[in-house]
Amino acid sequence: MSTPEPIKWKNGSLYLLDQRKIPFEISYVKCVNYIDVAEAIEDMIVRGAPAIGIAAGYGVVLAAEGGICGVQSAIERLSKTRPTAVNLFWALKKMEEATASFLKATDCKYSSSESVEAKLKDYLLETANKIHQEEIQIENLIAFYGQRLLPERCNVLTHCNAGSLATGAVGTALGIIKMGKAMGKDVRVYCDETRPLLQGARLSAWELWMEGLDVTVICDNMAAFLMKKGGVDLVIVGADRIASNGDTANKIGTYNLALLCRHHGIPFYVAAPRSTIDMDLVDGEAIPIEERRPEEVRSFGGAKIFLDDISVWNPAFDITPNDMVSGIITEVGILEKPYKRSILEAASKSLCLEEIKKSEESIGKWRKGR
Ligand SMILES: CSC[C@@H](O)[C@@H](O)C(=O)COP(=O)(O)O
Repeated sequence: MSTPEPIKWKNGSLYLLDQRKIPFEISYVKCVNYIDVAEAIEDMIVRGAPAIGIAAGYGVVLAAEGGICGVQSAIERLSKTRPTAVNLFWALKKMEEATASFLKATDCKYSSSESVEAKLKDYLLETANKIHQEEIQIENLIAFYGQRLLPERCNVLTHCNAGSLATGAVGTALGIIKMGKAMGKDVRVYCDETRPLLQGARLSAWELWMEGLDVTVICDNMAAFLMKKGGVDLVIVGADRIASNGDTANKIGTYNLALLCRHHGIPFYVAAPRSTIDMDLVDGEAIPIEERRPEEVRSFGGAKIFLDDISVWNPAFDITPNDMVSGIITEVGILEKPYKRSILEAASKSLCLEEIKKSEESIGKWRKGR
């Protein structure tokens, strides 16, 4: 069985897999305008750094019917949905640049004729499709390079969901694990349940189970004991934003795992595309951390667990300092310390055609084996 696609563009509308309902219901929400897309991002119908960026790109396409003003309003609204994942802003910048180059090429800045709007929509759709398609290639490469760090026989712990559901492709952290299995490695995966929204238990465990991996769910507070008992060889997580020095924002609880890894001498890896790296930030201190509604902590799987009168703190992400990260797996290879230098070098590298071919062959194997 394979994981359903989280993002589909069909007949001029965007369909988003409703990730709030997984694993008990597989249904899609139809978005016909950018406001629908913005609300879907805020409500976590679509989530995960790359997927948010891809969905936002299509959101801008939906706004093209309103001409340049429509596009501008969409970019403004979509950029206010979730603050931490930089892929959102990266994708919106691509859409803004595409709009500018369309205007330059057609020289029709102030025109609002229907035919211009239709052409703009086609042009923006091409850009959004390209963002989506490139993500597939990039993640195949991340999965491929990640094999160097994945032993033939290992127990991996992961947090939140950095899989197909979060990216629209094979996944970053989970892509490495899936490709490892396809290559015949004996991989066992532990998924932290990932409170408060349980992306690990609901999404990662389901995704890996659907794809035939040996997966076990643990509560977030069990990781230390599991490590103590020798049950974890390495940790691999995704990222929502990486500062130019390698400090990494990811789902709340990731920093706990990094601390536990340091104590137990376990490698802690981050897997992410370069679009997750924010070259404008010197360090993680400047990464904006989203704070979400208290109700998410007050309930568990929809059932209330404590009184409304008791206050709640609900940061959605935390920051792991760069010195705790054993390596950053990207589409241009594994970045090592000092990250300031390796990140800067990675920024100007091109994708290696030979490796693209090899990674696609391995992913093909994985697909056949499912
Ligand atoms: C490849 S996805 C990487 C991250 O986006 C993922 O680990 C994560 O933290 C997602 O958080 P979410 O709040 O579910 O959007």
